[in-house]
Amino acid sequence: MRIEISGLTKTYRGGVRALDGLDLDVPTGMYGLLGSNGAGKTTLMRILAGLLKPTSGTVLVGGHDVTAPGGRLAVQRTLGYLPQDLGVYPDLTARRFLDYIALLKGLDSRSARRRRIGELLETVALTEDADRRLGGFSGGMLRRVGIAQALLADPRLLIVDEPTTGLDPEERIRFRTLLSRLAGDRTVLLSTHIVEDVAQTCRSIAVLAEGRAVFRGGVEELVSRARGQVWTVTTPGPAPSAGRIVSAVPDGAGMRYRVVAAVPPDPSARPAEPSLEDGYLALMGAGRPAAV
Ligand SMILES: Nc1ncnc2c1ncn2[C@@H]1O[C@H](COP(=O)(O)OP(=O)(O)OP(=O)(O)O)[C@@H](O)[C@H]1O
Repeated sequence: MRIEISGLTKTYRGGVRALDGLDLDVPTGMYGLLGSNGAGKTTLMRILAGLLKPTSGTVLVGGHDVTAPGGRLAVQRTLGYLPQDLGVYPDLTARRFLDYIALLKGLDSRSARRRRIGELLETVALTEDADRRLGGFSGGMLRRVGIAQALLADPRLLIVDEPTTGLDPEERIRFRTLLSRLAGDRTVLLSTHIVEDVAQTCRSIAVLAEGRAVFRGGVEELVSRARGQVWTVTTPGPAPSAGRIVSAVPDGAGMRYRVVAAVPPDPSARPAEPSLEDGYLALMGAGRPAAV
């Protein structure tokens, strides 16, 4: 399911312009939306989910205009949304919670609900914990319950906002593998500020900054932005002062720094292979990147 966004602007009461003429085309499959805090990602997700009205611009999801009442209903029927802060009832079990949400979504048949919830618990690997209270669930398990509720109506479009924040490494990997699997036959829009999650799951991405797209394209294309600009410097002395330090690891009597800089940050600097994080830093480090 394709998403076509053009000239999208959202100005909140009080004057904050969270989206500033955003143009974006999202194809089927897994698509990453990267951006620092406050870039406008959540605002975009909420507009796509029909929860927030844009100030201007158009948003078509599968050809339906989410800003028109009829279009919004059509999109909401084909969309699953996992917000950053999904509230759950701690006293309900996972199964009861999903049953409650399914009822709210209009799945009236008890047997159909039971079957669907059983399938989803299997999908998110929570069958064994289905009858435990949510209050005792870990962050990763709650996120998986969140995905299960978003999938209840078998949506063609799944929107997930910062889903791995606060998860331990094992849960993060498990969660993003689940998302990749779900993207096999639907569009999954993954919004995050964790570059590694995008690097491991998406082929296409957009980078938002101050409400505008400053990059749209393939992951490899963003990686290549940093080619020739990534260096390692091993020194017992002070840290290199030029460029942006990506990491600092103790090495022998000194430190080994990884630096993104347009020119060698030190005479001893050695070139290194760029990663997506380097590409992101090279993009964001180039002053105020221009909208694309
Ligand atoms: N309800 C609101 N009223 C006023 N300003 C808001 C509101 N919601 C968000 N903003 C502002 O809009 C801008 C974009 O916020 P948004 O939450 O969309 O960014 P984000 O990229 O999702 O950031 P984060 O990663 O921190 O969630 C920020 O400056 C934020 O403070």
